[in-house]
Formats: sequence, C-alpha cells, structure tokens
Amino acid sequence: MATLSPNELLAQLQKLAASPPKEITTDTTLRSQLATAAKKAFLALEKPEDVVARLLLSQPVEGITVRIAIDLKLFSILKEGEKSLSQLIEATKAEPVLLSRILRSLAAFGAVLEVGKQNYALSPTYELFSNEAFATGLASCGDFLNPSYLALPGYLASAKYQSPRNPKDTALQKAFNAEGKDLIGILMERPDSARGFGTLMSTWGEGNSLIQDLYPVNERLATGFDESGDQVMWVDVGGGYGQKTVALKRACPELPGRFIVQDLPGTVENAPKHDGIENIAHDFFTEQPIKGRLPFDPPKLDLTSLC
Ligand SMILES: C[S@@+](CC[C@H](N)C(=O)[O-])C[C@H]1O[C@@H](n2cnc3c(N)ncnc32)[C@H](O)[C@@H]1O
Repeated sequence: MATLSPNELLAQLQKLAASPPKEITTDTTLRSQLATAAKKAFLALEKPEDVVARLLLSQPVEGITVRIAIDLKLFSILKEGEKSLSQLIEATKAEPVLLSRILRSLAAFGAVLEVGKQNYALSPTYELFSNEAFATGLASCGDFLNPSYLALPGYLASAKYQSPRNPKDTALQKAFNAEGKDLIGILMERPDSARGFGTLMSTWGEGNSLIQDLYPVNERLATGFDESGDQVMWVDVGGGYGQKTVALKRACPELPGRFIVQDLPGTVENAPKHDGIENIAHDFFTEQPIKGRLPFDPPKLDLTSLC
C-alpha cells in the first residue's frame, strides 16, 4: 500500500474535515472508527500547553457556549438557513460584540459553520439541537448534572478516595444537599428537570439504538406468539416516554399482542399517549407485575454489541 507523505495526509484530512464524503457519513461503523482514530491522532499530536488550554478553557467553555446558544435559540434560527451576523443580532437581541464572540466560539467547537465573512450556518452534526424540545431538555439536564460534576472532587476527597458504593451517598447528594435520596429521587423532586430528562431521552433516543436494528424482532419475537388471548408481546422496562416502543411499533406494525411501557410515576404522568401502547407506573427494583410464560425460547441477546 502506498504511504502518504505528511503533506498528502494533511491535505486528505483537511478535505475530509471540510466535507466528509457520503460513503463515510452513512456507514455508522466506519464513521465511528474514523472519528475515534481522528480523536486519538488529535490527542497524540497535542503539545503539553495545548492540553492545558483544552482542560482549563476549551472543554468547560464548550458546553457552556452551547448552553447559551440554546437560550438564544441560535440553532433553531440557523436551521431556517444561513444567516448574517446582523440578522442574528436582530433575531436574538444580543449585544453585537458579545454575539460575535459567542458565534466565533461555536464555530471553533464545530457547532456552527462560518460561511463567508460574518455569515453563519448550522453545522450538520448540530441538526438535533435545532429541535426546541430536545434543546430545552438538554439544557435542563445539563443544569441538573453540572453541579454534581463540580461536587465530585470535594466528595471524593471527603470519601478519602474510595469508590462510591452507595447510590444515596455520592457527589449528587452533596451538590443538591439531599442526603438519603438517590439520583432518580432527587430528579423527580424537580419537575422541570424530570420533564427535561424525559424529553431529552425521547428526542435523543428516537433514532438510535433501536431494538429492531439490534435484534431480529419479527423473526424471533413474532414466531410462535400465541395471538388468541390477551398476550403481552413487549414490556419496555424503564422505557421513559416509550420512544423505543413507539419506534418499534412504527417499524413493525404487524407485530401482535399488547405493548407496555413501564417507568416511574413521575415519568409516566408526563408521557405522551400513543395508540396501542400502555404506560404503566412500575419501579424496576420491585417484582415485575406482568407475568406469563414465554411462548418461545427466550432470545439470547449479545449485550456486548450494545456497549
Ligand atoms: C436512560 S433512560 C432510558 C429510557 C429508554 N429506555 C430509552 O432507551 O430511550 C432510563 C429510564 O429509566 C427510568 N428509571 C430509572 N429508575 C427507574 C426505576 N427504579 N424503575 C423504573 N424506571 C426507572 C428513568 O425514569 C428513565 O426513563
């Protein structure tokens, strides 16, 4: 195999970064292998002073800048099409200098593209952020999780660097001053964050890790299923708003039987209703109320493929 000279390699990488070809973006495995290799190459090529700048400035600022952009609705505005700085100033009412700094920062992180002088477009990898429900859910979850990340060093120091073993005694309880409660208990006490979490999960999960893509559902679940009674075909345990079940029913409408989505009461209350799907409150740490003999051999899932 011919070896590329460093300059040829650089030119190839620049070409790839400017416009990733379709045969790469549509091949999920290749895309993720290339992204991982590129990230490893980036880390291997950084200088020590680059690492300092990344840890101190770039990484913490990235999430915060995206959070500000969500508040300004920049992603949904840019979804309408390319915009000039003055159009964005008009739409967001932000101070011009501040907005151009935010946009430069977003461009550096790859969230927006600078197309020409002071013209901006939404980056294809940030398409999902233009969905208002997703963006609000993400912002709300970030606001909930970030205080816990910040509390982690203090928590670990006070725990004398022992791994947390009790889910009710972690950095989260320190961050929220909520002794004796677990993550879900703390989350459910904050209805806005709980709703944000449910919305984030459903919009984020809508198109990825779908059961029908991971498992031959029709072949393995429908074969031998007794359609005569009121049999349950499917129980989605900890299924949130039922996003995976909705996607499954949409992809395989011929699947027979009842479809049930279980989650905690706070989530079930907010879950949108879907025809043919039953939402039931159930804590998965308690006994499963849906009983019945499986009318087929339990399928063997290769869980390693889910990791
Ligand atoms: C990471 S989300 C995954 C949601 C969904 N299964 C999906 O893949 O999109 C985890 C879900 O588990 C639920 N959950 C957490 N603890 C639970 C419990 N003890 N009993 C039932 N559901 C629980 C949460 O409310 C949340 O909806």
